[in-house]
Amino acid sequence: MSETNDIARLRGVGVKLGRSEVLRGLELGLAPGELCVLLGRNGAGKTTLMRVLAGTLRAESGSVRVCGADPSRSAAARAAIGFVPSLPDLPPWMSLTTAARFARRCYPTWDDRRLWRAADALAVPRRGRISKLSRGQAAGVQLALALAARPRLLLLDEPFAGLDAVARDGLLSAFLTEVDLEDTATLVSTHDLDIAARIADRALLMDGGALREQAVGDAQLEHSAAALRALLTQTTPGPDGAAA
Ligand SMILES: Nc1ncnc2c1ncn2[C@@H]1O[C@H](COP(=O)(O)OP(=O)(O)OP(=O)(O)O)[C@@H](O)[C@H]1O
Repeated sequence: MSETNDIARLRGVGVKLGRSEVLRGLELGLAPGELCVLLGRNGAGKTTLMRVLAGTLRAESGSVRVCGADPSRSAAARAAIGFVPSLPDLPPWMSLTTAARFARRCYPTWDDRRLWRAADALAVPRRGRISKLSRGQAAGVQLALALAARPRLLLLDEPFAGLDAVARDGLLSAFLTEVDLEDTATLVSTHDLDIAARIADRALLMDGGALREQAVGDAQLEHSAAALRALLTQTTPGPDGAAA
């Protein structure tokens, strides 16, 4: 895939938070139709990278482009992005149905059938207020909304964390049936290497604020997961010294 077709492209991106250089000289391209998993030890910078791509954090150096524009400055670029943060951030009084009413107006590519399919797969209540839902259910609401928006760039920060086995299977099946869109690039951060090996076209490994790539390919899943685990153990913890 040529660089010019990339939905998202980072060039030489650097971010400093407090005194820590959290991202340095980051180079990344995300192409239509690919699903990349983002791996790395605690504190490696995965959430920071997601926020830079989502446009909620501005890089200090380098360039960030999503659909050709800087998402921290361009509303059009942000409308092409579906970002599900690791902690749900919808207003607590909303339900899936009321949130969908707002989201439908923001995304020209909105698809109601995908919304209800994803909600069913994730066993998300349609009417319960976010404040009355469990953390896993609230995460499911945000994910169903992001899938229904059919964004060009889908960013999911630890979507499998805190899910029970049924919700996890629902999410996996939603991934396998709904996420693999030809015109969407998807980036998923996770600490679950078995799931990473199962869903990924490509694995990105964060180490010391930089990225390394690892092909996942068609190798047997347990071999891929073992290879990813071996790679991860060779990486350094985040700049604050957090252990994996
Ligand atoms: N607001 C902040 N001020 C200073 N340092 C910060 C701030 N937010 C994050 N950091 C530091 O930036 C580094 C990267 O954090 P980030 O949340 O991106 O890591 P992560 O890879 O997502 O970690 P985890 O796997 O634990 O979620 C960490 O060392 C963290 O302490």
